[in-house]
Amino acid sequence: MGVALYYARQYGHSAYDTVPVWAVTGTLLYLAFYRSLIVPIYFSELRHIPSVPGFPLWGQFIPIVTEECGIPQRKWHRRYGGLIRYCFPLGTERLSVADNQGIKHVTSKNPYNYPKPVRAKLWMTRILGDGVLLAEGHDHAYQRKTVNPGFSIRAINSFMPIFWQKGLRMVELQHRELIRSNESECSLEVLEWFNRATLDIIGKSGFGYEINSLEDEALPIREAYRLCFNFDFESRLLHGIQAFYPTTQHIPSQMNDDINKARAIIINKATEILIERRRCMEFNPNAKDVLTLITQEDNALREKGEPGLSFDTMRDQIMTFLGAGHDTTATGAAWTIHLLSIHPGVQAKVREEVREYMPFLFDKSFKFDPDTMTLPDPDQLPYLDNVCRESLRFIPPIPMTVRESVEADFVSGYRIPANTVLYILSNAINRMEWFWGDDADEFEPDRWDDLPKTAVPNAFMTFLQGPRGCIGRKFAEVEMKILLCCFLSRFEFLRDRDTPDPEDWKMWRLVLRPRDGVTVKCRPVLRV
Ligand code: HEM
Repeated sequence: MGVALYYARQYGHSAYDTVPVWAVTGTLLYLAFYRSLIVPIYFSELRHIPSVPGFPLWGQFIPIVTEECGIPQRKWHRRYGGLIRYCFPLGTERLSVADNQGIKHVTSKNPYNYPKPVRAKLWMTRILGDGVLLAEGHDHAYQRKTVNPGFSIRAINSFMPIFWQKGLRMVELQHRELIRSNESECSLEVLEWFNRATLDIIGKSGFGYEINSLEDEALPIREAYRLCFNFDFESRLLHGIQAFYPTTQHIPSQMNDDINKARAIIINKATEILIERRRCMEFNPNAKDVLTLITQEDNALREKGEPGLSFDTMRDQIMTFLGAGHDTTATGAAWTIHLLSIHPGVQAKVREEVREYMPFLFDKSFKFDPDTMTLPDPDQLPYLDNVCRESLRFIPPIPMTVRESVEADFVSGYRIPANTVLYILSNAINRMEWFWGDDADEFEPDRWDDLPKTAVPNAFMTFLQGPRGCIGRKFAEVEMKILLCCFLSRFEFLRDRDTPDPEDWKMWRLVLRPRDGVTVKCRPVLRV
């Protein structure tokens, strides 16, 4: 109002001329005071939920955008309990759920009341396509049913030779790098290596397609995913803003250009893969890759009168599996190498277990032939299992997911209205003392031999739970173990202290990745 009067007086306008200024000023005042001060405190239906105190105009926005994804909420949950409310600017309320009852309700009992908010999906769709990850309701249930056979235990067992083949090829190439360096040890940035290996793995086992990114690090498809993870200041800021204002994806900027370029490359590759796979299926309808299994299931469902998946939906599934299926596992494997590099005792113990169960990996003359050999099941190694679970608990590659209620509901004993936005932060839940005990913040693989009774399935949110939980969980677990067996049998490693500590710069963009990767100093393991 003051601004409007000042404007009128200063420029000699009548009160009528100042109407637009009044309107703007009034709206700003409404937003600033009514929405951020009055509503959350006096009128919001969420006001009874334990709330994090903060300055009303911008709430807890600063710690959320400046700290690692999930860390502020981890602290707030410890202080205020299992269901908390906090605010983004202008009184925009958010909930975070970290108690067993609340998580179970949102993820398993009433999951279809909690779809991903449209705003959150807009960014993801550009890179991951509109596949099973982003479908909702009936569409999701149908797609999930169709996709399921591609991830059965039987299917995963049949992919194991591919996991081994790519894992062994990766360490062979890394070893060559070490020899080229002419030193007794060399620095390896493992995140990029794992990304190349997992991209090749999903290409071959997912679609029967050789991507070959281990052989050629500069492939456009790998470059496309690199472009999505640009962490300069402008990209981070714009990425944050896009979560609230998706239309900013049209602003001319480096980040938007990068994402558009990446999207074009990924769509073209997915289309190429689908066309080629369909052509191959005519000659070999019983191939065992995920895409063939999905197509078989889709055909069977069509015969029962179901509508079936269109070409575009199938192409989008490929985009989903390419994206969701390689970066996640690569990031998990890289964080595990980091944790082993700073816990040399754990590293030595797990390597000895690999040596005991798989001595041929330490044999100089060993040559892998995927057509004639079956290699042991990595699930038979209990300590490796503990290490992987603990690493995935300690640093979950996907640190959070977001949901929005469709209808009013009750969560953890509180009524929440429709359109309430809730977060499920694995990076907070996985470290809650009420689940894991007092040493929740320690990396301790042995805990998995003797879990407290409170460590219920919902205490481990790395793969989410319920019908929207990760369909590729078993695939990822086996793949990650095999990649680690290959790496452990070839190299001993310590953190390269000349490079930034990966834990100091964890950046979030779908996955929680170390900004500068994970670099370790490697020495070859003695092979006889
Ligand atoms: C360590 C590796 C992985 C982690 C930590 C992980 C984690 C997750 C999480 C947390 C979700 C739920 C996302 C949400 O709803 O917001 C999810 C969903 C999904 N994941 Fe994974 N994932 C991993 C590997 C994989 C792999 C290897 C594949 C495929 C080959 C895959 C395919 C999917 C798909 C298709 C969904 C959507 C499921 C649905 O909504 O029905 N993931 N994953």
